[in-house]
Parts: sequence; structure tokens; C-alpha cells
Amino acid sequence: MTRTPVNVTVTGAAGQIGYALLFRIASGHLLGADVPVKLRLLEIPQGVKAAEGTAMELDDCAFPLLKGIDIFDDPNKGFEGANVGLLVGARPRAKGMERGDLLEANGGIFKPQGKAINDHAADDIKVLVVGNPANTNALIAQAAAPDVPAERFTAMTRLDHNRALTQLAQKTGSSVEDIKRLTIWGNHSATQYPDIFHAEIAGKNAAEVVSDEQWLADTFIPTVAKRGAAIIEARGASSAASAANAAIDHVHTWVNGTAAGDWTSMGVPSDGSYGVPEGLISSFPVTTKDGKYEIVQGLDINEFSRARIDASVAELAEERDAVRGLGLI
Ligand SMILES: NC(=O)c1ccc[n+]([C@@H]2O[C@H](COP(=O)([O-])OP(=O)(O)OC[C@H]3O[C@@H](n4cnc5c(N)ncnc54)[C@H](O)[C@@H]3O)[C@@H](O)[C@H]2O)c1
Ligand SMILES: O=C(O)C[C@H](O)C(=O)O
Repeated sequence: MTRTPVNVTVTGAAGQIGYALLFRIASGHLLGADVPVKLRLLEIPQGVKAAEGTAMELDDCAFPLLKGIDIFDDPNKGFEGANVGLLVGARPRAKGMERGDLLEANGGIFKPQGKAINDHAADDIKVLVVGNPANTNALIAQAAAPDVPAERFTAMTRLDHNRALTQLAQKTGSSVEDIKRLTIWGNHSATQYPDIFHAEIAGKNAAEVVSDEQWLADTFIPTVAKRGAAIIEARGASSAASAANAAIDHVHTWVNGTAAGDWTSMGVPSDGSYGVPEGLISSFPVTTKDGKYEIVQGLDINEFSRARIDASVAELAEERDAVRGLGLI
């Protein structure tokens, strides 16, 4: 039986992450090796020509799963019939720009995109926001889409999760696939909290294997939380291939499920779990199955973790209050 192609809308398609992302979507890494896709690329008018160039290259790959590419500069058209929305395009912080200015500029992008999703996307739309500040941009888009179930709006912390896996594997001389149940809590920002207290390495408690709270506090957490800035410093540009890879992982896991005994980290609307105020889009440990996710319940949160989760959640609440003050939600 021939499957109906899945419509995947990618915003910021002509950007760095877009260039690293589109070829992997088209080759089946996002949804599966047997799932045909149609790409809908959304750019601002100045980005359309470059997106056309990328589309030419996608054509030149002759990907069997790629059933069409359309390019738009109007979100209402870009999200028409979208089953998956990858919201990558965002306004970067310019020199001299205050935080409020950045939130306002991104509100001008994510509010109309949320409304376009509300009015034009397919009923089963799943949204991943990558563009920073990702959690709050997701909140803005979600607030503009009252007819779409709130839980379909998610923000990317999978890159942080993957970064933490590698740091922990390198510290303990283990392999990333031996590590399970790691969690990123809170905001995709320097306040995020990578938590290894419930993680396991080859079946043993990771915190006990590491047994070095100073390394945890002074090396592991800041290395993971500030990795984005370190990449910018080294590369002169923000992470692109690793961010695209994490976006692929996020959606693939959401659609295809977490492995038994493991979980992943996703920024999702809080249901009040772990004291995170309801509605904030915060990173949690989640399991996924049949295209749905659930926040892992019942974890004991020690004092060390509690203070760090609270600090990151407080930052999210501040961002929410700021965008509320700007009338964006
Ligand atoms: N969540 C994460 O883990 C993570 C990791 C890395 C980067 N990021 C963020 O991802 C975003 C994109 O990064 P990049 O390196 O691809 O940036 P980039 O500047 O290379 O590309 C951004 C693209 O978005 C386009 N764009 C801007 N406004 C748009 C709009 N309204 N509609 C459609 N397209 C629009 C631009 O024209 C540009 O082509 C940034 O905000 C970056 O900070 C997030
Ligand atoms: O784009 C950035 O500011 C950094 C990015 O969010 C990252 O974590 O690599």
C-alpha cells in the first residue's frame, strides 16, 4: 500500500540549521525509512532565493521518500496541511538589544506562526520549536493556537540531553548507549539543569558511579548548560548540525517511542508536575509511545536538584511574565 506523504513544514529553511536538517528529513531520518514526506519551506522574502537553492540540491539527491518541496514566505500557506512543524527561524539577538526587545521581536514571528498553525495545519500537527528563546517562543505560538491541543507544542532540549550523555560517557569511560534516564529540566538556557541522579550507566546509578559532587556542580552542569556559548565562541556561529540532529531525534522519538526502561528530555507544557507551574513550557523527563508523550512521574527530587530546577523554572516564569506584559500571550 502506498502511504500518504507526511507534510513537514520547516521555518528558517535557508538558515544554518535548515541546511543541516532538510536532507535528513528527506532521507527518512525524521519519521522513518518507510515514511514519504513533502517539505514545506517557510522563509522571509529575503531567504526565499537561498531556500530555492537548497530545494534544487534536495532534488539533486533523488531521495525516494521526498514527494515534493514547496517554498513560501507566508506562514498561512507554509503551514497549510502541516502534520509536523519545525519552527527553526527566529530573530537572533543583535548588538545592544535588550532581552525584552528580543522577546518582542520573536513574538512578531511566533505569534503569527502559531495562528497560522491554528487555522491551517492538519488536525494531528506536532510542533517543535528550535528557534531561541525556544521554550518561550513555543509558549507564544501555543497561546496563539487555542484550537490545537496545548501538548502538541514542544521546545527543544534534546541537544542539551545529547550533550549531557556524551559528557557523562566521557567522564565515566562508558558508551552513550549504556546511559539511560538522564534528564534536562527547565529552560534551554544557561539555567537548565542536567540531572544524573536518576540516570543509570549499564544498570548502575550514574551519580554513584561518578561519586563526585564537585565535578557535577563545577564541571558537568556548567559544561552542558554553557555548551551553546562555547560552540559559538569556537565556531564563530551557533551549533547547527548538532541542533539539526537533536531536532531529528526529538521528533523521531516523539513519533516512534522511547525504548523500554528509558526516557528522553522534551520541553513540554507543564501539568504542574514537580512543582513546575502549569502551562510553562519546561523540560521534563518524558516517555513516548504511539505519537504521545507522558511526563515521568514519581521521581524523588533531592535538595541539590530542587534548587536548580526551581532556578530554571523561575527564569521561565519571568520570560512568561515578560511576554504576557508585551501582550504576546
Ligand atoms: N533549541 C536549541 O537547542 C537550539 C540550538 C541551536 C540553535 N538554536 C536556535 O535556532 C535558531 C536558528 O539557528 P540558525 O543557526 O539556523 O540561524 P540562521 O540565522 O542561520 O537561520 C535562521 C533563518 O530563519 C529565517 N527566518 C527569520 N525569520 C523568519 C520567519 N519569520 N519565518 C521564516 N523564517 C525566518 C532567516 O531568514 C534565516 O534563514 C536560532 O534562534 C538559534 O539560536 C536553538
Ligand atoms: O543559538 C544559541 O544561542 C545557542 C544554542 O541554543 C545552543 O544551545 O547551541
